[in-house]
Amino acid sequence: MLVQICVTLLTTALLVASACYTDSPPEQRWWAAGNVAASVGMVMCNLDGLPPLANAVLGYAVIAFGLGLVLRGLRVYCANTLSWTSIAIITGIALVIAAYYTYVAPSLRARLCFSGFYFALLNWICALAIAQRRSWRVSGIALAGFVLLGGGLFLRGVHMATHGDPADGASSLVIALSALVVPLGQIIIAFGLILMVMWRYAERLRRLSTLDALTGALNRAGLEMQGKRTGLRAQRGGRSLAVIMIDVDYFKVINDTYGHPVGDEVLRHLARLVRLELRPHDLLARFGGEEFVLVLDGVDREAALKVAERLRARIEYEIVEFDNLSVRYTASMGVVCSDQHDYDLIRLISAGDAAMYEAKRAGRNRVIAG
Ligand SMILES: Nc1nc2c(ncn2[C@@H]2O[C@H](COP(=O)(O)OP(=O)(O)OP(=O)(O)O)[C@@H](O)[C@H]2O)c(=O)[nH]1
Repeated sequence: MLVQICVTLLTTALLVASACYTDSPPEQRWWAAGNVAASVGMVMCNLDGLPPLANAVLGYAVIAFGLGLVLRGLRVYCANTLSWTSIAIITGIALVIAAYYTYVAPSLRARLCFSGFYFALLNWICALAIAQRRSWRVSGIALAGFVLLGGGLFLRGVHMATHGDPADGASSLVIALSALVVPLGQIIIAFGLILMVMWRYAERLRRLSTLDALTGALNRAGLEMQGKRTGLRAQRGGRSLAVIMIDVDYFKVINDTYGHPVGDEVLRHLARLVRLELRPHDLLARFGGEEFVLVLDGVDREAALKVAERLRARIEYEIVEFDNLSVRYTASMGVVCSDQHDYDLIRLISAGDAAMYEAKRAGRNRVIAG
């Protein structure tokens, strides 16, 4: 039991320290708070000299409350929540049953048996909450930890149910196994939860560094990274690769006439429209101020020209509504394909740019093939 208390305090310290970062996500704080509560509860249950109310009743309720908070954190992580009523019910069940076996029908065996099964169940519910997300690579470790910890506690419950006297537990193989599995499960859970948060941070960083904040399209760094991959994939598969450069016409006039927020909305609108035309593996990047790049895998020159013409017509037809203003805009486009050039994305983009500027010179609101 001493080992388990030490491991609980250690994993709690780890989770609390990781949640101290000012911008830590709420789920991380729920996990830390839940572990603090569970640690306090565990110490209360095992501290000699405390009155039975704290030792045998409140201790269990505080552990259950802690597990409720951990479950809430997991639900928040999965873009869900767990109401305070549910947490109160989780806590209340532990409180009532522990009080029953302490005051109404006093039985240490029954109390330990209940706590083993009940806390096992709560840990398996936590595992289930993670499993619903189905991202095993990210949350598989924490899930395994909850299953393991639940298993260890369940074994403890089984032992108490089948062996009358808790005192002869030390000799039991079941108890020895659970003494190993429970702290191991706690350690795995702590590392698993921290790993889940790390993945989130990494994903957030990746998005920040590769996506344009205004339009959600790829930025230059994102285009460089993903464009290279798309080009290589097309080349290896023997498919043609098309690039469409899109530039809003007279964008400066839109900004000067309606203001920058309207200009921003035009850019967002254009990105939304283009995205509607994209297949999952196509790329859209914001190349400069009002210039976008579309990279299409497996699309030849004729098909790319058709896509560009369809887009141009749609842009010309659409109206951007913003702050009681209705704004129309057009775009010029340059289309190039690996059939005429090669698969080098930088060369394709500069050839597409040249074709796009030709479209500008030819009067704008048109598509020209390079
Ligand atoms: N609202 C807004 N404006 C931007 C943004 N980035 C660049 N711009 C503006 O876009 C304008 C681009 O102007 P120009 O390069 O002259 O292009 P244009 O007016 O579209 O002219 P043509 O391309 O020749 O039709 C500049 O006034 C920039 O300040 C942005 O993120 N938001």
